[in-house]
Amino acid sequence: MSANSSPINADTSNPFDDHADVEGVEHNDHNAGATLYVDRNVTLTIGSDCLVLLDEGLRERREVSDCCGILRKRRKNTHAVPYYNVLWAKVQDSEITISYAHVAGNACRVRRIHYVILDKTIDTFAQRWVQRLLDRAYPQGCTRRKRIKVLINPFGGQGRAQKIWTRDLEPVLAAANCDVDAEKTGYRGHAGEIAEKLDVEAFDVVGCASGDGIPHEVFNGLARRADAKRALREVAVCQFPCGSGNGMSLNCCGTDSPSLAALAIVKGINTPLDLTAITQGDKTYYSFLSQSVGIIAETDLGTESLRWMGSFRFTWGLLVRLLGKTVYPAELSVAVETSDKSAIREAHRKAREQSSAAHARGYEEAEQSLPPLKYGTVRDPMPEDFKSEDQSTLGNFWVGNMCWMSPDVCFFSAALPADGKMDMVTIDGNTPRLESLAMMTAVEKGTIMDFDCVNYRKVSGYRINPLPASEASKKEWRKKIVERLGGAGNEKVDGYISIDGERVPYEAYQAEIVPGLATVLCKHAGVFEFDGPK
Ligand SMILES: Nc1ncnc2c1ncn2[C@@H]1O[C@H](COP(=O)(O)OP(=O)(O)OP(=O)(O)O)[C@@H](O)[C@H]1O
Repeated sequence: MSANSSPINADTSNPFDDHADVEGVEHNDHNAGATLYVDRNVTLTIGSDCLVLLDEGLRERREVSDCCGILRKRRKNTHAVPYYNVLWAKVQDSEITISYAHVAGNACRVRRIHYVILDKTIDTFAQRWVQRLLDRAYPQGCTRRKRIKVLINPFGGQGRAQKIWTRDLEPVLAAANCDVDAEKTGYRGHAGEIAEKLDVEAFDVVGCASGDGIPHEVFNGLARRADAKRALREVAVCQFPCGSGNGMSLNCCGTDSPSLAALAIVKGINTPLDLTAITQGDKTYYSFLSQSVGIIAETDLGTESLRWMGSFRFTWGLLVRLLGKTVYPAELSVAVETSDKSAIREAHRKAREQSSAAHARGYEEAEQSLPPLKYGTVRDPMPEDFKSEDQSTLGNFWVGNMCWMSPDVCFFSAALPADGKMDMVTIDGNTPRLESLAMMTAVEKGTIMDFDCVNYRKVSGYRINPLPASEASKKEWRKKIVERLGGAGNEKVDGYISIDGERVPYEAYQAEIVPGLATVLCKHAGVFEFDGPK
């Protein structure tokens, strides 16, 4: 599909799929009522997979623009618009206007087709034709004219979120006739408060013009409500990518281009999403993206002094720690569902095959509050299902609910929106350096699972108790070098834990999956925008 700007592959079962096949006109000319005769020289046809405009004037207008007539050649008098790109259509006072997204490279811009219908007697037919076009542009499961509460983080994307909203996002939503109520977040935690008080009857979607921090707050704000279960089910959360990672948009929309993401959101299909409930001390958080302890968290949150490197600071920070064979020992207990990589690959393949099946779900009025946690909290005795493991040389501990963590990191290749499981990756800190380097390149392609040293499992819950860094490292000199080169600031810290990119205290926590608790808008119902493990 042309709208897909990333290396992510599209599903051929997509009802919008564009083959930009003008041949379809021939076929559909026989299809009664598919063609609207605007005037003697202009027709609009609902083709097999795209809207086709045939206008003799197009040829003339295009020929005039040729280079002084020297390079004159026969120009097309047709123009095909994939249904996925059709944003809106209306007939008013015998004038027809169709708005669509014109995709060029890694962005799209709104364009309009506008004609006066000469024959005034076909008004009723024209109205029906427009409805028919809209049915193709918004197939079953895709809500038209979404009512969207937009939250703009003015500091998101290094302060560019407001500009991105005005230039790239708002025009697409306006052209699609969405009902938008935009608000800037005023302080840390504000997005969560807005979600907590949101009138869930008034909105279909909360759209976050931000990085992944605002969606995290919104899920948690919705989860704090008395009617949390209902709110999380009825209101879809999405991201208009304005940050640096933009994991949510990459996974659900298949792009981190703001305008293409806006198009994907306009056309997005409500899809249930598993959330991970995390208890730490007396707090409960809900995680939608990932949890990391040790190397990834430290590289993300503990490399402040390398900010001048831009996004390269993550690569550099990781490299230094991998070469230093840094270990992050922890006490880990896990409820493993599957540890067989072949079975994980096969289950993922099957889930993708069935992805086009309806993902709508019923909502029972009585279900208002969140379900009790199956495994209790971190303060309870260890659940029976949790089996403890020796992780004294743990190098990488990363658990994810989505495939992409950032544009060049596809870590959890077998993640599915609602399989009721988390994807847990553990890698020993003593992995040979060359293998670690090879893994760094594999991360981009989503093939890290193929390494024998990568323990990739589907789990339903775990408890992790990170051990203090001083106890962890016997080789103090090596640790000091890694800290200096790796960008550690002057602040004395025990270690880092990251939940969806947000720092939480470096102490034990317990996590369990809550199946299908939240709702997101996906380009393809039931799957993320990654083909899955080979
Ligand atoms: N007005 C504000 N002032 C200060 N902090 C804010 C404000 N609005 C939101 N925040 C906080 O900014 C944090 C980061 O937000 P977000 O992830 O959206 O942006 P980002 O840092 O640009 O993204 P990325 O991490 O992908 O670069 C969130 O934790 C949020 O609470």
